[in-house]
This record gives sequence, structure tokens and C-alpha cells, in this order.
Amino acid sequence: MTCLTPSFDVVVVGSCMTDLVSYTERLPKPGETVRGKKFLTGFGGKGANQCIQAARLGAKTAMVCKLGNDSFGNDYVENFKTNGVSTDYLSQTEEARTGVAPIMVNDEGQNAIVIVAGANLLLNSNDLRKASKAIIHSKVVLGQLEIRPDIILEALRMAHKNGVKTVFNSAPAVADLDPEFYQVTDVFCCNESEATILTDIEVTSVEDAEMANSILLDKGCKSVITTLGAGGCVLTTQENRTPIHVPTRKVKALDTTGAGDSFVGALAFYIAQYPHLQLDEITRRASHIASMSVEAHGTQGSYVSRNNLPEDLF
Ligand SMILES: Nc1ncnc2c1ncn2[C@@H]1O[C@H](COP(=O)(O)OP(=O)(O)OP(=O)(O)O)[C@@H](O)[C@H]1O
Ligand SMILES: [K+]
Repeated sequence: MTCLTPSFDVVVVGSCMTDLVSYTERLPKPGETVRGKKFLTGFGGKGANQCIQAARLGAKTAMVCKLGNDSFGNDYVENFKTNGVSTDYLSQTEEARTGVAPIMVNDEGQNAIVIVAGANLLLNSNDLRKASKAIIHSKVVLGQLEIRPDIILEALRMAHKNGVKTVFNSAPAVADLDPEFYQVTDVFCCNESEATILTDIEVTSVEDAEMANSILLDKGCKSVITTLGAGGCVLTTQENRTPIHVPTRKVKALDTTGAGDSFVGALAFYIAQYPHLQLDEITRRASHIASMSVEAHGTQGSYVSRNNLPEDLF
């Protein structure tokens, strides 16, 4: 009998959310009912978004996550399958509904959002144990903060202990991040507001990001990337404490939703499949991929696939 050891490029331990988006002339006041003009649903959640971007670039991916045993959960399983993501380490529960994000958008483009994490918060140590072979035999383990932080930490710890590269995206921002996250992270990735909350430096420029990165490196991770939207990002590593500003492409921004997740997913893909490439070149390529997501509407719907990309990115 052959023993099949799972071998993935990228294993994501993270969240899945179904976006429920209503477009109205104006947002309702408390107790008020307004008529909507359009409604759509979308696949979201930082973990799943990042996993889908990595998969579209050609990474062999698996998603460790928890969905509800409901129609949103069933649709999400199909979405992973359509995108070639392994669902072997995903489970559906009767104890909570699939995570949702009801979103209202008014004519001015302002929004009001309620996030109900639901089943995402039930992903537990037992689920990680079932996925442990996939985790310790993968090239990259990727986590964010939309599920229980102790579970993400446990997954990163498991990967780190077994020599697997770890990428941690500290989103959404929390002020009291467990210091162990820095110890078990190879590439720590945050945006301006997360860097601000983690370092108490108001990050709005390249210079601010350079200072913030230095503080985050001192906490123990091997490298830090702070993304700055159209300003690109700043990379700093323990090996070379001189920060590198990586500008992004100048694009006509149509919809920046999901750019951060596209960047992190692409980063994980390159780290897994191009381990000998310098991190600044990896960052440059991930930035290129993310800038393309800004040129299209939606989140996962705006993520490019390898066959639509120039060969020099591979
Ligand atoms: N307007 C833009 N033009 C070009 N590239 C962009 C633009 N916005 C974002 N990007 C690309 O996406 C990367 C991540 O963007 P950003 O720093 O806005 O992440 P984020 O705040 O986590 O995004 P979001 O929360 O909207 O998903 C940037 O480093 C850049 O490469
Ligand atoms: K987009």
C-alpha cells in the first residue's frame, strides 16, 4: 500500500464569508426600511480570497476552514472546487451558519457592513490535527486574523516547527497581538492601518512604513512588508535592515476591494513556487498581480489567472 503524503504549495488556515451586497439610494436610519436597487452575492473572507488568488496563479492549494451546513456553505465548497482548491481539510458544521457580511452601499459609494463570522469561529485544534499532515508537508502556510487567533497561532507554530515557511497577514487589525505571532512568522504582512495599530506610528508614507517595519522586525519576525495602496509597499528583512520601497504599477483604479488579499495570496504563491527568488523580486511580482485586481470590479472576480498574465512574471 502506498502512503499518500499530501504536498501542497500553499495551505491557508482562515476564513470564508459570503458577501450579501444591497445597493440603495441612501442607507436606512435605525428602524427604517428603504428600497434597494440591486442585490448581489460574492465569495469573500480574507483566507479564502488569498487562497483563490494563489490557486489562480497555479499554486497547489488547500483550505483549512469551517463553513455552516447551509446553502452558503455548499456554494462555497463548489467555489473552491471550481478554482482547484483542495476541500479535504474543510468541514461544515450544524452549530453555526456560514460567515456572512451583509453590506449596504449608497449612491455616494458609502457603505455600512455587518460581519457575522459564524462558523469561522468554530475552527478548532481538532480541525488542525486532521490537517496536520498537509500543514507540515506544505511549502507555505498562510494565516490571517478572521478566525480565532489562538488557532492561527497554533497552525503557524506547527508549520514553523517543521521548517515550513509561514506568511502571516495581521488583518483585520488588533492592538493586542500575541507576541508569539512574530516569533513564528517568516513574512509578516500588514497594511497602513494595521501597521499603525501595531506600532503606534501613524503610517501614511513610505518613511512611516520604514519606521514601522523596523519596530515590527524588532519583535522577531524574519521580514515585514507594509502595503501602501497605490504607493506600493515597503519590505524590510532581518538580513538587510535597509528598507526597500517597491512601487506598484500606475493603473486606472476601478475598484480596490480585495487588493490586499490579492497581494498576500500572490506573495504566498511566489514564495512556494520560486523559493530561490529574492524577496524584493517576489514582492515586486505580487504587487504587479495585486495592481491588476484594482483594474476590475469585485473581489475574487477581479483576481487574474496565470494564463492572462505575461510570461516574465513566472
Ligand atoms: N490604486 C492602486 N493602484 C495600483 N496598485 C494598487 C492600488 N491599490 C492597491 N494596489 C496594490 O495592492 C497592494 C495592496 O493594497 P493595499 O495596501 O490597499 O491593501 P489593503 O489596504 O489590505 O487593501 P484592501 O483592504 O482594499 O483589500 C498594494 O501594495 C499595491 O500593490
Ligand atoms: K477589485
